[in-house]
Amino acid sequence: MHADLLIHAEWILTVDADNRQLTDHAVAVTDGRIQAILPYDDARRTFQAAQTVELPGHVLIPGLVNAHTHAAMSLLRGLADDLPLMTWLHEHIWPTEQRWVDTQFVADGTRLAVLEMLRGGVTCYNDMYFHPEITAQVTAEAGMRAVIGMIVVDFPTGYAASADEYFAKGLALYEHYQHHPLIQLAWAPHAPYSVSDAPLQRVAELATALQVPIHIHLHETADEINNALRAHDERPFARLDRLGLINPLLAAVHMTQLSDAEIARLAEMGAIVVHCPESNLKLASGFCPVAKLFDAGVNVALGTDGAASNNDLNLLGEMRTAALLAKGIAGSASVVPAADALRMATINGARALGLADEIGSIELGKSADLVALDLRDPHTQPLYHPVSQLVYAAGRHQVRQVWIRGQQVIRDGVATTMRVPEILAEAQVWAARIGAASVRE
Ligand SMILES: CSC[C@H]1O[C@@H](n2cnc3c(O)ncnc32)[C@H](O)[C@@H]1O
Ligand SMILES: [Zn+2]
Repeated sequence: MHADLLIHAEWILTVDADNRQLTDHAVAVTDGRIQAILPYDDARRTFQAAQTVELPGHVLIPGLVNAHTHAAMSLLRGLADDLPLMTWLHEHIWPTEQRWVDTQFVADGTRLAVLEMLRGGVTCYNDMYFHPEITAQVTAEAGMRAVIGMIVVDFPTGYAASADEYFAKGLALYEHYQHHPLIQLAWAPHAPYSVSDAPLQRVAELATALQVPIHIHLHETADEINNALRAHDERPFARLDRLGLINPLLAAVHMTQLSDAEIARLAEMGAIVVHCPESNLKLASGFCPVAKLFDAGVNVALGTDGAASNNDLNLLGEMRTAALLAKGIAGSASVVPAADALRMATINGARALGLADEIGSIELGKSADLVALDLRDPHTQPLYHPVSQLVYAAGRHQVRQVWIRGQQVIRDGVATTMRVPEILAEAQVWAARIGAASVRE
């Protein structure tokens, strides 16, 4: 039989329903899809492959899914550190965005972020940012997969002047990418405190009509809840429930403040939580009760948030932080074991984005979004359990090969679809501009 590509890895972590771990197996890929997963000896007998990649000492995993980010904010990495959320947003990030964010900023920032994510084994990301048409274009050009947010906020920005314009631009983008193999769309109202009832209700209706996810910051800090209680005597979660947003399409980001009743309601309605542990730690936002959510049967995915609050887009690191933090919060070393952290960063993210039939695990018929890490480095030796090394010890430099839809986007650690020197030079130009202006002010 013919295969376009045969990948022979020492270990394969399938992240299928049984978390199967395979040794000395191969994955056959044709037309960008996984055609077979079989012992290598059988694969050699069965397939005539146009290309065979031998990966001794490597583990092959599904591409990582970054379920919450603001890609273009990579250009603001390190601009304002060590501040709580509202000071960080109101006094630093929003004024900077108001002054500098245009289509060129989004193009250059997104390229930098896409490059960083690909090199770290992230093959799909869920974005929320201004000028999403540029984010989509840059991502597709790099051969990366993304779910692009159709953003909605109450205030006018350089992207749109009114609620109607946010919706009109979002819908036009949805139409444009409706049949694209790499780009999907989601509604992305920023947060309950920045979007009023009428547009939130419209988001709920349009999400159901189009069957696209809803991506929103929710219950990020205790202040968010207290301010809402003071102003409207209603918790933001209850408000979203009243407006029809708590449903299986919802990917609620952060969720550090949750009552037992809210956890039960999330589970009942099949809504999804996106946990961003490093951003929550850095902004001292609070702690998402991940173990309780899992116990209740809620799907929890993993995101980095933007590089201005993390400060990297490293999902390998995020898996480790999520596993460690959950143990600390629950007071139990057995919660969120390594295999569950890997599920959060792959199949749970795919579910959050409505893409679980397409990506998130290495299974027959799924898209060949695959990542190979070389575990022969000293700090991942000796090796008892590949998943343990992957989650608790591996670093991004060990990501050596990355395929998306069967296209190799990282070969031997080097990006094949992006111009690295130009991307780095553009980032430096932006830093010089933004930095010089902030020194003058
Ligand atoms: C409407 S575009 C996205 C908007 O979100 C801002 N943002 C980035 N990180 C966070 C966060 O952790 N909580 C709330 N808002 C955040 C970003 O700066 C953009 O303005
Ligand atoms: Zn965010």
